Amino acid sequence: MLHAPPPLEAAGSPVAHSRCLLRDLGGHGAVPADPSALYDADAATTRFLLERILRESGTARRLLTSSSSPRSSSTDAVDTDSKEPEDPADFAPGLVPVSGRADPTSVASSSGTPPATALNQPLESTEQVPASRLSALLGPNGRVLIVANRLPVTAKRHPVKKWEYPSSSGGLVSALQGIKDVQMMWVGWPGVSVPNETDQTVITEELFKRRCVPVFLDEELMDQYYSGYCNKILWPLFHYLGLPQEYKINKAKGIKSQFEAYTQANQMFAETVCKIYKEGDIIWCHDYHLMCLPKLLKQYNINMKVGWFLHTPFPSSEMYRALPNRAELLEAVLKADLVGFHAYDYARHFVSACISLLGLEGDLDGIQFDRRIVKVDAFPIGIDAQRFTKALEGPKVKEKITEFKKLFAGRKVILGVDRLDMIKGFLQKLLAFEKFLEKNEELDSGYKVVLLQIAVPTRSDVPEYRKLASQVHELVARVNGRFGTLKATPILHLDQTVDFDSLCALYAITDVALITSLRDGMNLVSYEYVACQESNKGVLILSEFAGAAQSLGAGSIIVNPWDIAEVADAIKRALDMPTEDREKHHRHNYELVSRHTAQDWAENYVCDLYNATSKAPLRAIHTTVLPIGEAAAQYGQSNNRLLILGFNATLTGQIELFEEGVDIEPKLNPEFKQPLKTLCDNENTTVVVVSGYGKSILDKNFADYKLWLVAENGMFFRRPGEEWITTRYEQDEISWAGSVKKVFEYFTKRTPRSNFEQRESSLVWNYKYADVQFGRNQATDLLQHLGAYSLSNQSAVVVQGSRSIEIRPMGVTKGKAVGEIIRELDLRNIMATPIDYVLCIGHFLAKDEDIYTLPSFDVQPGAKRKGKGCQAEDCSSIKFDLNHKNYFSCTVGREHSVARYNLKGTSEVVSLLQDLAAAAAPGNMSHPP
Ligand SMILES: O=P(O)(O)OC[C@H]1O[C@H](O[C@H]2O[C@H](CO)[C@@H](O)[C@H](O)[C@H]2O)[C@H](O)[C@@H](O)[C@@H]1O
Ligand SMILES: O=c1ccn([C@@H]2O[C@H](COP(=O)(O)OP(=O)(O)O)[C@@H](O)[C@H]2O)c(=O)[nH]1
Repeated sequence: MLHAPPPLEAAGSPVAHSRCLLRDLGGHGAVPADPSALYDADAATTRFLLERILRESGTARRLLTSSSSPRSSSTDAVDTDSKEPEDPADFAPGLVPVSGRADPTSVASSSGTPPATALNQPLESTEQVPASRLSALLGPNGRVLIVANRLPVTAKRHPVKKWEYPSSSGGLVSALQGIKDVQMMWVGWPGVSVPNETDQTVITEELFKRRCVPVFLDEELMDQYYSGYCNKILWPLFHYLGLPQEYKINKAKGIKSQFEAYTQANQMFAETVCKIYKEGDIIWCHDYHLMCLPKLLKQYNINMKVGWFLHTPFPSSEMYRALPNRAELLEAVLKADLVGFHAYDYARHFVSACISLLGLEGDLDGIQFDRRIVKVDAFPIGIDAQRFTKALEGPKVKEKITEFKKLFAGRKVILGVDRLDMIKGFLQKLLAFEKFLEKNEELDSGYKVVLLQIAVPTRSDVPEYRKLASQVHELVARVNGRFGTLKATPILHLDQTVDFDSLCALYAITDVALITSLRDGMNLVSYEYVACQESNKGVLILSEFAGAAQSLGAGSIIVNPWDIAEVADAIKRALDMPTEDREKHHRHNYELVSRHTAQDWAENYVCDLYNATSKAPLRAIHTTVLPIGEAAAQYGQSNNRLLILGFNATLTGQIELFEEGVDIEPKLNPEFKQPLKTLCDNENTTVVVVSGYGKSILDKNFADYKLWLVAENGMFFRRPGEEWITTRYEQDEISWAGSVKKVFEYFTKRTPRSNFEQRESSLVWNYKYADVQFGRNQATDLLQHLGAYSLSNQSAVVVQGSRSIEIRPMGVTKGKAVGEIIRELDLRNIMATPIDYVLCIGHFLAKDEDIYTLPSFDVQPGAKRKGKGCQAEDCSSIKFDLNHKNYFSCTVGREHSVARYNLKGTSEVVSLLQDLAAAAAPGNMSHPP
């Protein structure tokens, strides 16, 4: 049996590494008699981390009571590895604190856990890993706790040693092992059920040396949680294969009981994390197995920095909504500080599921949930390409290359490397290859072309996987029987893992890699193949449904795996591709694969997570009711005021009912007329009305007022009594408008009481009068339609309101428009005396909430400061004299906002404006204009 990732117990293992540390420190003599002295000296919580894990899991009593020789501590102790040291001082090597860098002589860290480099760097390497952004951010003691269902090593029964610890398979493990220069600790399932407590103890101890902490789940729980809910429900659903028919499931193991097992398993993961958690740790939860984990961890400690990353696709919300526990899982994930995906499509689907199924507000900037803005983003994974390129230079791989070249001499080799999973499109691949052979019989294909398929065994406890295996075997036999010759068979199919050296050699010598995933979160095999093809320049055939197609598409032959004839033709094209084209394709892919590494991926993710949490207080939404009296009193006392007022749902009258054909144009609520007039006529007050509506609607409503107007969310503005001008210097390309309009028309027709509005620079589909649930469902569909049309156009953005979808030019926001107006005020000398009062109030969408923070309102009293977002030379004289007493940011009718204050609705705004007007009335003014 073979496996791919580097052997963890080889020279570079923590065990060997630590031995070297001891040697470099002067051998065993330099090690304190009490190995615990080597533990973390600073943090009591981790000082006896292993002991604590064992003690609290109730499995290690015997081990812990025998301090002198852990290995002999139990009579039925498991023989884990005959190479292991007998000396108790050597028992601790995995716990020896070493720095997060690759310097094997360094012992600086006090975290009590070995660094990732011990795992990832071969011991012989003396190369210094430069300090990464990550290590700089986390500091010497900062740790990342990786929580994933699968650990990077699997505990496996062994006939002699009883237990061995081979590397685990799969992209998640490969990718995370590519991360360097950060102290990582893994929490996960050890790959096997271990009912015996003594075995659990030994395994815990052994895994701990490899910086892994096991979560022991018994067989029944694994069956229901992993084989059941994870792999029979979530996995197929997330890969667009739908949910299984309930009648096929044994009632006791139905979706309900599987979900209970799922939550129970998540709870056990959470408990284990909490045992090893220490303040400052970053907790990175991985994948669909652990969707409840962010919530459980935050319940334990709200200050934990928790991220969640999904390695699979997140399906369209239409698919996802079939899941009985859909809302519960989304809400649990949203407790994380950062939610990450491999691709924007997946992130977008997630956001629209939150909007349509939970009724939340949000877009790709974040989702408003639980009085916070949860960040959602795409972080496409990469690989550690150097690990492959270096391996190719080593003697072992070179030897294998020679061996394989001999074996396949005279034949073109097409390579497939996949877990034997239905998402990988095995049957489609075999059918396409069969079709290729049919069409190209002149090749005497059985001899000249071979499909070498490594089918890595996976999830064989799930019946669907066993069924797939037999279907695959049947098809392989058919093709081989049909096209085989006495000299050779066209398909070489191995139900095995391959060791890392063999895998590299195969990647290097084969002519074509054939990846036919029906859906795949990313697909790292395609990256690894490219990394190994520097000299061969083999061709990559890649399914358009693999996340990797978005990055490697330009250098690959992209296929729809369901189109068997297309894939067959692609095989022929790949085999016949001229050298020049192969080189061009390869160059593109190689640059991407070597530049965009797993390290980058992890750094980007963890840095964003760190930032999301450190900025959390700023992002958190804590509005309080606007103190109208105070706002009015301050107004009365100030000399140069700026009032920024939203229009819709702030100054408008309430439109209660929508009837088809009835004019629903918004109108200024008559109660505002008087106070607004007074405020606008006050020469020490500048009033700006900001709206998403078009210019003509604003003109109609505000013709009688001396105020500034902003239309179409900042695309245009108008000085009092002057002409409209655009805030954009160049005419924006709105070529997307036509296709968006068609989609909007289509949905307007099919959604009773919805309407759409085409403005000069934007389009809005509004469903606030439609049936709530139906409207949301339609909105989800509409977003998908838009994805197929205009969203790929980089110059447009989708802005989702609670009951609307708007497409506007990129970079247009209300905040930016107000920035422009402030620049104008300055140019017109309206700010000769500093602005000493600002009220910014409106029912603004999250996208436009930049209006509350523009420009630098954090200036101290009396400070003179340039406005943000202005050209320095233009704005040199802009002055504000603002502080928290004279700056009022206020949302209207929204629960969540970054504004400081809130008012419930229009009638409160009427009172406010009346009070302001009265406060500035001649008799009431402390500073006459
Ligand atoms: O742990 P298993 O159940 O044996 O499955 C192995 C892994 O399969 C999935 O991998 C995904 O992650 C890759 C890296 O991000 C990605 O390239 C690939 O497209 C995905 O399928 C699964 O998501 C992991 O949790 C499993 O460990
Ligand atoms: O015998 C093997 C063959 C491959 N791989 C690795 O498994 C990973 C597969 O990741 P991918 O993203 O392609 O798909 P996943 O299996 O995670 O769905 C790659 O890193 C391969 O190097 C493995 O561990 N053992």
